[in-house]
Formats: sequence, C-alpha cells, structure tokens
Amino acid sequence: MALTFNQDREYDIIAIGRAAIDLNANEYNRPMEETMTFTKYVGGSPANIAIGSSKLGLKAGFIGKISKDQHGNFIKQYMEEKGIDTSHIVYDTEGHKSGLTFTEILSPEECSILMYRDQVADLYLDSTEVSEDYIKKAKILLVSGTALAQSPSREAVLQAVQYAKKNDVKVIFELDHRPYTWKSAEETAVYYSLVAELSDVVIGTRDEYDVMENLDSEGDNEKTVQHLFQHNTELVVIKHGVDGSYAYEPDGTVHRGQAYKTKVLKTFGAGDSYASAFLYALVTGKDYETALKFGSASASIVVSKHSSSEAMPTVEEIEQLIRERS
Ligand SMILES: Nc1ncnc2c1ncn2[C@@H]1O[C@H](COP(=O)(O)OP(=O)(O)O)[C@@H](O)[C@H]1O
Ligand SMILES: O=C(O)C[C@@H](O)[C@H](O)C(=O)COP(=O)(O)O
Repeated sequence: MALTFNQDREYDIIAIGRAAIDLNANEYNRPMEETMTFTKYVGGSPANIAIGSSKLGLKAGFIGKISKDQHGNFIKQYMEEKGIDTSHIVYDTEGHKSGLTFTEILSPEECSILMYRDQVADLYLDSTEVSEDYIKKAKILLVSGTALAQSPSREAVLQAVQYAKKNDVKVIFELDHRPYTWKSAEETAVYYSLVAELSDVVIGTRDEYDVMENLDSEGDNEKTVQHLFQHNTELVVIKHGVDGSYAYEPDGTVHRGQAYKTKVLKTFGAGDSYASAFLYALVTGKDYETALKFGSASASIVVSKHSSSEAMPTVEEIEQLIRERS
C-alpha cells in the first residue's frame, strides 16, 4: 500500500521542533575529554529531517524558535541555503540560547552525544507562534517528540497537531526521545501516547516505543501496533538499528526493511536520515517496501559520513545504493 496526501498543497512537509547546533568530534576513536576540535553543523532531529527532505527535492518549511545571536543566525541562514522556508522560525526575545550537541566517537559502534539543553530556545516556542494558515499549506506536519518535553513548546506542538488534523494535513510523529529535558518516565509516556494516538504515522526505535509504553524491558511490536491501530494511526514504523526496521499496516500486513551494511564512521544521524528518505518515498507515492529501502539506504550513507545534516544524500545516491545491493 501507499499513503495518500492532499496534493493541493504548497509544502510537502513542515517540521516543528528544534533547530540547533551539532559539534561533531574531528578526532575519531577518542573520548570527549581528549577531543580537541569539533566541526559545526546545523542539527536537531526535526531540522535534520527537514534538511534531508529538502535535499531530496521536497518543499520543506520549519516552525521553531532559535536564539537571537550568531548561532541562531547560522541555523537560519544554513536552512535557507538548503531551500527550507524559514518564515516561521522565530527568534527568542528573552535570552534563551539554541541547544548544542557535542558528539563523541569512541569507536564506530560506541558513539554518544552530550547535549547542552538547559533553558533552550526551542522549548520556548509558544502556541501563538504557530500559524494555522501556514500548517494548512502542508501535506505533512512532522512532529518531534522532544518538543513535547516542556511547556510552552508542548502546547505549541499540540496546537500544531490540532491545526493539522482540522486541515487534512497528515501528522507524522518521530518519537525522537532525548531523556534530558523530561522530568519523569510517566510524564513522557503520557505525552508520547497522546500524540502517537492522534498521528497518522508513527516512527521510532523499539527503545522509544518502550518509553512511550513506560516499559522496563523490551516490549512487543505486535502489542504496540495493536494499540495504535485502535486509534488514528495508518502506519507504524519500528526501527531495530542495524537489524533493520518494520512497517506495520492496520490490516496486519508487515513489511521488513533490511539495513544496508556499510563502513560505519559513527551511528548518530541514522534516525533522521532514515526519516527524511522514508517520508520522501511516501510523499512521492512509493509503496511501503520501497519507503523502507529508501530510509535504510539514506541511513547507511549518513552513518558512513561525519555529519547528520550536511551528509544527507540525494535521490540518485539512495537509488544507486539500493540498485547495487538488490
Ligand atoms: N550501523 C549501521 N549500518 C547501516 N545502517 C544502519 C546502522 N545503524 C542503523 N542503520 C539504519 O538506520 C536505521 C535507523 O537506525 P536506528 O539506530 O534504529 O535509529 P536511531 O538512529 O533513531 O536510533 C535502521 O533501521 C537501519 O536501516
Ligand atoms: O537531535 C539532535 O538534537 C542531535 C542531532 O542533531 C544529532 O545529529 C543526532 O544525534 C542525530 O542522531 P539521530 O537522531 O540518530 O539521527
């Protein structure tokens, strides 16, 4: 099957949430304490997804809040250069700063990120800064779970979801769980479940669904999807890292996507590149099998490169990888 979208829309995708900064270690196979130099990129999961989608040729827009300083200017300018509409990215007027993410590459398999997200500007987006007129111009509203971590960003996102549902915009929820700004497991599970149940498509790792279900040990994909299909959801994607991913349909059909093995440089960036190519495939009318291949191929390309955003592949690169491996 394939997902259908309202075709009469100016934007393929509008993402809401954080646009921030990644500082990726230049020295490989070294702990952060011994890492002396970093390269700066635009980061933040929904920003990465918007950038990836735009590189694939989708018309993308973004709703978010950035710091009114050099970092905010850099984020906005970079996103504009990548063809993203930034007219609904607002500057924070109360001195809140854009988030910073430092990455550590201990080995290709052992990567971690260190996030500086105290009082970050993106979590101060408020519902008056979310425009119904803007959202109704989109086929997809892409929601990042981290934007639900605190008010007023939480209400801004819930407002955006309401506008989307009112105006036939598909809500795609990327669970994107970052523990830092959440206060408790119960609170996280409540808001994750609330938005997942309202969404048309939910994408996350098995670990993230465990957070949504507030489980202490690994949950069962069948139970997860049975629950979501009692609500609005049309498609559930569950990722299992290098073991691949699954797309579940309400009629019981399950599609499996294999990961494409590659020479891994670092593991972060996999999820965002996967989401952007998976959504590209859905918007361009491809079936779910093909969408899984697009997501996996895009992730495989990005994990072999230094950044998340700048490394996002083109359609040709993705198609070539799929051809070579089939
Ligand atoms: N080491 C890897 N090599 C190749 N592809 C990978 C690797 N790790 C992940 N992927 C691809 O990226 C997708 C998303 O990765 P995953 O780790 O599940 O998500 P996240 O980055 O959000 O935690 C996987 O389904 C797989 O296709
Ligand atoms: O999402 C962030 O704020 C950090 C990202 O910019 C960073 O590139 C990253 O960790 C991406 O990893 P992914 O979510 O696995 O794609």
